Amino acid sequence: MKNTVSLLDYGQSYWLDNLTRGKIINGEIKERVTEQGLRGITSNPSIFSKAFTSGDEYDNQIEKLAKEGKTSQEIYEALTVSDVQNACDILLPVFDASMGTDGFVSLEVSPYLARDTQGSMIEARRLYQAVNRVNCYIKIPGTREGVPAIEEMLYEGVNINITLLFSIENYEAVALAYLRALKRRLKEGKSLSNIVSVASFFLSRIDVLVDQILSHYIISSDNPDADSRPDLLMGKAGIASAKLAYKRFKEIFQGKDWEELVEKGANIQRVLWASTSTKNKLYKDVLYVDSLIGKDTVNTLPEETIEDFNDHGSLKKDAIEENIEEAYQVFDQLERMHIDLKFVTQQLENEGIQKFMDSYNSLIEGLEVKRLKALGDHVPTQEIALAGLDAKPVYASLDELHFGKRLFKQDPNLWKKDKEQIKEISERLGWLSLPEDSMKKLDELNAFAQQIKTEGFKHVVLLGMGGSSLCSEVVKESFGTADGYMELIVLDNVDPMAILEVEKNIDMVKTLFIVASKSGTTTETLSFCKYFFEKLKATGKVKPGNNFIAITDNETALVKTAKEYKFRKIFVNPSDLGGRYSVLSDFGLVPMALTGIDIGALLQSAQRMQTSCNPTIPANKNVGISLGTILGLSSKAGRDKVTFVLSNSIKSFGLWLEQLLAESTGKEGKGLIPIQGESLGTPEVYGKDRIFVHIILTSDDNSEDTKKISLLEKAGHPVIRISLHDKLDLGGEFYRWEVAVASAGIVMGINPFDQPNVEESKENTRKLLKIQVSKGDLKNTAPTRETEDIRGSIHTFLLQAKANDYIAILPYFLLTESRKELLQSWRKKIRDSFKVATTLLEGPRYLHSTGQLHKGGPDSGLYILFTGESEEDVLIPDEEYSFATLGLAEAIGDLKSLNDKGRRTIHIQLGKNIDNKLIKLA
Ligand SMILES: O=C(CO)[C@@H](O)[C@H](O)[C@H](O)[C@H](O)COP(=O)(O)O
Ligand SMILES: O=C[C@H](O)COP(=O)(O)O
Repeated sequence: MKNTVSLLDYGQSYWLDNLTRGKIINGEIKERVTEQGLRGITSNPSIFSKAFTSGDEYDNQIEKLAKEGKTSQEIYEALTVSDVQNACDILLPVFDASMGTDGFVSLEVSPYLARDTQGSMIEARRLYQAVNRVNCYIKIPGTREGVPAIEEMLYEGVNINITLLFSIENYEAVALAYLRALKRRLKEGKSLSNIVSVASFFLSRIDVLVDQILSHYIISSDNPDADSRPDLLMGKAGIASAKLAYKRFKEIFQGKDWEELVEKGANIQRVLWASTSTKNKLYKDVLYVDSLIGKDTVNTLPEETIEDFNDHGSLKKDAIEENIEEAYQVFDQLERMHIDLKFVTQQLENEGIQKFMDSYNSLIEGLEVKRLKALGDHVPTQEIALAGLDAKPVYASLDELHFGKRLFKQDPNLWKKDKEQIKEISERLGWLSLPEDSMKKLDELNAFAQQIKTEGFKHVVLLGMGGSSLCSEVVKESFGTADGYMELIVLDNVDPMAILEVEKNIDMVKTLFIVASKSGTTTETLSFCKYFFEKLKATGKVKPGNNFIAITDNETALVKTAKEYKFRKIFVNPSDLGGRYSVLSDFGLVPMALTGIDIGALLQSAQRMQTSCNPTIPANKNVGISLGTILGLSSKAGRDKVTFVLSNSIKSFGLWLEQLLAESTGKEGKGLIPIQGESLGTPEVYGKDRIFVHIILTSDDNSEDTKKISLLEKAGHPVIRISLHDKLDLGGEFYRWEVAVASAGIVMGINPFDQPNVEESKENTRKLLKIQVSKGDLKNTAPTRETEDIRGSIHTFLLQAKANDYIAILPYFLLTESRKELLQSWRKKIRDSFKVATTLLEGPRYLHSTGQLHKGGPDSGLYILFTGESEEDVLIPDEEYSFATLGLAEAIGDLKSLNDKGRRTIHIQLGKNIDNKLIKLA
């Protein structure tokens, strides 16, 4: 008869310390049960980590779950639950025959809950229900925080295997918790007979650590005391601990109190020996089997140890109770040598948790790779060429901080310590749950779009700035208008030409105006609103408010105006998110729905990305967190010019990215400087301050840029490559980049959710407008070059540029196609001759985008502000200034803010003939 079968005669059950699907499928488990006396199975994250990576038995289920949109963590749970269920079914006959004593399969709660009492309870209940088998044990670590959860679960009737016990004190604590649970049940008249538990004491690891400490003594001791010879103590601490724990077990589970409980049906909580494979090959391979045989115990063994024990193990009744004196001596001697077992076992507990966390991380990493592979074209890919940036330590720190988990739990304490800032951040994290929150509004938004369509509207004009308009800009440029839907026009420029251009292109009566402002106070937006409202009224339109809707936060001034003007609808947006993080809320979705975009598909893409950024995925494999880590790290290494190269049909996405990066990170003298729209050059034209981000839509022809990017990578620049297979995957990109920027924020040590320097320019503008109204001499309030030699003046200005600087071209006039072309070609010349990064963004749009970075970011910018005189001006109803004056006040206001900060600026007034001057310049 096999030794493992005979063990039962001595009161010990042998369990298998391994579980894989292969072993279930190929009949090995069944055979062990029927022929080798197997009476139970234990599993843990390390066991599953190995199981998932060896063989392909899990692949079909992984593919199916991935396609159902499950996260890697959900897939992990589904795989383990189904393995445990199947193993439970195989072991059920053992359970029945042993009257519920044996035949158990154990499944562990997440190692991340080892220090979380509430979390352990929630997960234990959930897993127990999910497995839904009488013979399943849920494993909870016997840590200080685990003990109350263990007691509560046992009281509730969940079978608990208490894991990670290393010390006699901790063993005693969990045994007493078991008794308390039984007594509570008894007091409440609940049954005791179905309550079962085992306490898992880990052995070989004790010897590994104690031996390591002892080995230092051997080297340093020159006067070995015969009584405490370190060499003689090696390999003894584990067994000694087991023997003394067993002695305590016998003391606890005896006597009147215990007998009374037994009478009422209580089962004994058996001690389970775990970590029983011998790690030191100089010791007996069955060290933790032979000497631990005893009544009411379990020994969970890996396959090799089982083979060894069946081959040459020895069977001795009550071996565990022998040599107790020696066990005490081992403890005494260790104490005399100042080896503090309390400290050692605490360290083992900590290491044990960490080991399971590491295994858990690596199994989630492995599953994530398989999940993405299964999804194929449905998920954009991301590759990062690091060019020497060492991200590993940062990933480790982020994981240690539980950054992902805390981010998704919307923990505002992650970025800053200051109370005020924490409070502000706590009101800015709502974007994390937008993919699912907004999905709930899908029907309402689509129904609204249908209604507008049916009423015969032809255009939608979005009036807004920055975060309230850039998403619409992306939508308009990338998607156009679906058949039968309204054409979208975005107005975010106060140049009278821009306003008149919009007016010229629409039939006012058949146009829906969206007034979009989170704060409800933005001057430009409210001025546009007043202007078009009055214009529509002037057409004689009855109920002009019927052509207006507002998107804003709760109870803003805009809500008041919208009610007063009798707008047809007010979309009240969640107020726990900042403007630049609002694209997946009404701000982005309402205009999208009105142009006929499948917002359901777009949100699904965002949900898929949310899954890929899921907090259980370790930082290095988490696409959002890793992207942000690299960007943050890159900026710290001096490569702060994040140079975007975008596929033609999604180019406008760069405008949105520009605001997100610049306004979120450009503060405290730091910042990611987004460079978008700059044509791609050869390696010679770039300094060492760049990181390139190539985002492509695979259906576009990207061959030229792809070649150039490869050359840049070879030249030593870090490169991030993202491939989208469908334009609707922009939904996911919005989300990926928001997570990335939140992550970059922590790496850079800044708060990515405020914009402390934006208000300065606004305040200056307000003051200037007052001056204009009272004195009418706005033009004379700023240092302005009115020169015929524009090129010369600017050249002299640019001679200040040094390596790592950037040149910002900031025109305060409508950028017509021809003006854009001229400025782009000039921009390229500057980049190539000065070898510095360049940006081009018109005012006042940039004030709501890169403006924060210019003032709050590093002092590496040279700012060229161009103003011009519009041929026509347009008055703002109820105001004493026009749109042209507003624009000029904004330009000069910002110039003043920049100058006050000592930034390098030049203001060129181009006068009336803007186009000719630009031709000369270019
Ligand atoms: O379930 C249990 C204990 O309840 C076991 O699977 C336990 O986790 C394992 O025995 C240990 O993790 C194995 O430890 P080691 O041999 O790697 O030191
Ligand atoms: O990015 C945000 C802009 O400054 C506009 O703000 P708002 O939505 O409050 O009008």
